[in-house]
Amino acid sequence: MSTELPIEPPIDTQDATIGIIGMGDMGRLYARTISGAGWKVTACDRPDKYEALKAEFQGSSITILENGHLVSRCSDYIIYSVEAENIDLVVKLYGPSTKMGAIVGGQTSCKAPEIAAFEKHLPKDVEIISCHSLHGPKVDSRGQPLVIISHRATPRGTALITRILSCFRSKTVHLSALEHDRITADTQAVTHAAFLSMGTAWHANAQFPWEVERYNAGGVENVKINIMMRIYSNKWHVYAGLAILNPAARDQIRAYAESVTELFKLMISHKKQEFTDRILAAGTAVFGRHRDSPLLLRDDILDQYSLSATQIPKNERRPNSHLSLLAMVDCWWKLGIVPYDHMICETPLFRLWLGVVEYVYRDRRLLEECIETAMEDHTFRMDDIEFTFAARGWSDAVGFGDFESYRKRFEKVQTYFAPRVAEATRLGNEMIAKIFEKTRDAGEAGEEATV
Ligand SMILES: NC(=O)C1=CN([C@@H]2O[C@H](COP(=O)(O)OP(=O)(O)OC[C@H]3O[C@@H](n4cnc5c(N)ncnc54)[C@H](OP(=O)(O)O)[C@@H]3O)[C@@H](O)[C@H]2O)C=CC1
Ligand SMILES: O=C(O)C(=O)Cc1ccc(O)cc1
Repeated sequence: MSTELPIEPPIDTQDATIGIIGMGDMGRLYARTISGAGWKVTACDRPDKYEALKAEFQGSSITILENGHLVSRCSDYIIYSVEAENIDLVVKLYGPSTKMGAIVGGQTSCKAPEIAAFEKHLPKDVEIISCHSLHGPKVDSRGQPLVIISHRATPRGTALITRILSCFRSKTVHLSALEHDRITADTQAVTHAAFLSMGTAWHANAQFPWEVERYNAGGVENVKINIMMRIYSNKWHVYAGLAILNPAARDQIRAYAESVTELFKLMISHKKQEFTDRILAAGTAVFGRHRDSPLLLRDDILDQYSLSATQIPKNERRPNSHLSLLAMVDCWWKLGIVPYDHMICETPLFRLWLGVVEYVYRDRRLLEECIETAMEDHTFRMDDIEFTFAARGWSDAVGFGDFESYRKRFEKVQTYFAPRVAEATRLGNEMIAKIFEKTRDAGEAGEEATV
């Protein structure tokens, strides 16, 4: 903690004003929820959006101001909710206008650059307490993790921010910026890399997977398709920022691409014993300790959320090699990661992803079916080769740190899937709401959650 902070910050906690800089999807969620809980809220976006925003929020209790200087001057807690790529520029611009003794935080998904910007540009009397809601703007925040990072803070400041953010009714997790970035590299960046690669591979093969008979296979396939669509319906900068700016993410995404490539090489060289030994060793390392705990997902619920026009009965479904999923466990094993330890920073997508991976690995018959298909059945080979190219391509895009080429890769696939996005989003929301309603019920009843 800095010695330059006042012992008692000059904030009347009953009367604090909360300022939001960046009124995009997350900024709006924060402004509406915090103001709905009775706090005074001021907000701005870029100056050229002032008139439109003012008209939109007229009659609400949120005061729209012209720019971040005006928000910073009058607010006791200022939250920067801008693109991660822009954080340094925006804090440099408005940080010096921060009200004396105020507290500043950010909502960006990777904390190293955000904290560096705060340390560099904020006056020394200002506290730094950041946050990160681990869900998208359209997900019910109740019960989802909300990380609070008291980086340069008094206990009183932390207590105030914890109180303000309690209106989200999320699960509060206190972490350092470093801990946050290491954990979310796994729960977010690598999870996204897997689904970005699926979308890229399906696009490369000119497929809408829900129209392809071999993907019309219920539970696990539904989750893969729905999450892929959900990611490609979002803004590219969210995924680019949290992957490119987080050094731990870059390393983990590279490890994932290596696992995909190595497993694929074993498949095409028919090294069945080596492949099987590797899959089983990885499975034991990752799931060994959790062998007897209840499964996170049950596919009878997931079967309902399909984009396909027809449903194939379970006993007629075609097995899949699930290379994306085998490589995930291989990568966790190689990196010494036990994903259950990262549930404190779970996102809805990570929980679903871990749920389907676990579902396959804890069913010996299903796992053997994957191994058998990977080795003997060539039906999925063209998908698996494209998936391998895609995983390496995404790893390169992140490793090179080039936002522009990331955007182009992302938008090419996004455009391809755009015609079905609205329907996929509706289905994905229903699926997530159903699953988390059950999770929340179980949590409130003090049980282990299973859906
Ligand atoms: N979307 C999600 O699921 C989640 C996102 N986050 C993080 O939250 C942050 C915001 O994300 P999200 O709301 O989705 O993104 P948006 O693109 O919807 O919002 C960012 C907003 O900040 C504005 N902005 C940029 N520069 C300035 C400036 N100088 N002054 C005022 N406003 C500015 C942007 O304007 P313009 O578009 O013109 O640049 C935009 O309206 C990101 O860092 C993201 O990583 C965290 C959790 C979940
Ligand atoms: O659940 C996910 O991984 C999402 O895609 C939504 C999301 C995106 C960025 C965040 O910082 C937090 C949540």
